[in-house]
Amino acid sequence: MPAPHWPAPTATAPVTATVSLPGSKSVTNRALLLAALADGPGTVRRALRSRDADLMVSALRALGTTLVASNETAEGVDWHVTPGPIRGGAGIDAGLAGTVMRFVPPMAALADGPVYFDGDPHARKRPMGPILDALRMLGARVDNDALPFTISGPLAGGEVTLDASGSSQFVSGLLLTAARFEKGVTIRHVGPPVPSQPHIEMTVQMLRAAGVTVDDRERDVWRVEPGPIAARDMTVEPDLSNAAPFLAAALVTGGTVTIPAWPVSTTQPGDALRGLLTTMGATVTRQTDTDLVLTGTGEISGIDADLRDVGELTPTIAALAALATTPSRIRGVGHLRGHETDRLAALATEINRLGGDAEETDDGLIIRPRPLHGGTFHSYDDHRMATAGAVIGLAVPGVEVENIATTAKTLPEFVQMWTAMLEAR
Ligand SMILES: O=C(O)C1=C[C@@H](OP(=O)(O)O)[C@@H](O)[C@H](O)C1
Ligand SMILES: C=C(OP(=O)(O)O)C(=O)O
Repeated sequence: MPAPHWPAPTATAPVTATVSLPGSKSVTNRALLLAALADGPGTVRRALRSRDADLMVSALRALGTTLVASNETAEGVDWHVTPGPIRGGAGIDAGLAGTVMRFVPPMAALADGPVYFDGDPHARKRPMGPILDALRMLGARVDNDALPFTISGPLAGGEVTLDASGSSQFVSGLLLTAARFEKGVTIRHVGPPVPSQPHIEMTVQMLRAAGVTVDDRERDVWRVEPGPIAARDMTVEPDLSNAAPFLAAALVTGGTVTIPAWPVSTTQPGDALRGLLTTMGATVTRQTDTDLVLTGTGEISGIDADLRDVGELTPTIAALAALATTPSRIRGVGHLRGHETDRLAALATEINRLGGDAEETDDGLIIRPRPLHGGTFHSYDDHRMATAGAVIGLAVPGVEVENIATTAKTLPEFVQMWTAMLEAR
């Protein structure tokens, strides 16, 4: 039986809360994979514990890596990672995790036998063609163009051209393992712009921190030299994309939300929230070196923004736009149709179901002010749709979010954290 819908709480007063966020999904899953490929045992501290992170842990174990947890708290876990020879014969469940379905196959192509990948029903629809073709060009055998597929080596590496306009993860996935390819890799992107550039910078920075030589001087070309990936002891930053709904709550209710340990410098796209939410009417300050404090007035301005680089912030920005007093236009995010669901269709449908005025464009959304009413907000197994429903529910009585449990993809404690935020004074 499906779980009952979650009655999204309506805020009865401005929120005043400090919200500590667990580790970044993107940093956690890169760090775990790099630790599994490293030249000795390493530690990933304050790693996220969530469905996507657990799927990465299981995938790496299936390929022969030893991962032992310690210090588990609400804010994360320390993983002690001991690499092993990469073992074939495994079956890997990617769930709905882009970071598992795009980052693990290049490592699997180095295994001593074939590796089978599958995932959730919708995962079979997420774009995989460009990275699987690239792996074929580099020497691997792959028997399908999407999940499910079996991949086997040997994979020597070399030069490859691909169209990564559908997902930056095609580039990141190849880059993360490339130092272990005999010839390294040169990747050349040809096509419309690659989205989510900060996520590629995150990959490059983390590789360099592990001693890998990466040349990214030429636009849309990346070269990774073959060589060891150094074992490290590193700490994962808080997930700034998951800060989005909580910061949005300050804007919607005219309250103040503080996020501790906001990095002073970061490649996480969530850092763009500072500018985006300021445009929508917030005041953002840093109280100490690390605390980010966002205050709203309760009145939200519409926004005209190209979110290509920070696409995963779109559901929160769209939810705010649906509550704004002036129209919004979100551009540059056609690739969101290949995310956990077609996010442009899902956002337009769900905002309109509550009486709103949202229109899909080729590469984004137009959202005009119109009073909303209660109703069901469907999540389409998409964690960020579910939290977008929660944001709208703060201002609109009677919003019920279907499958709030899907927030476990990156933030299993979402409901408790949301409730605590609303109860804090
Ligand atoms: O590399 C990563 O960790 C991610 C890259 C982005 O993917 P796309 O480039 O497919 O949008 C982002 O949306 C996703 O949530 C995480
Ligand atoms: C697009 C997202 O996830 P994934 O890593 O599965 O692509 C997301 O978290 O917004």
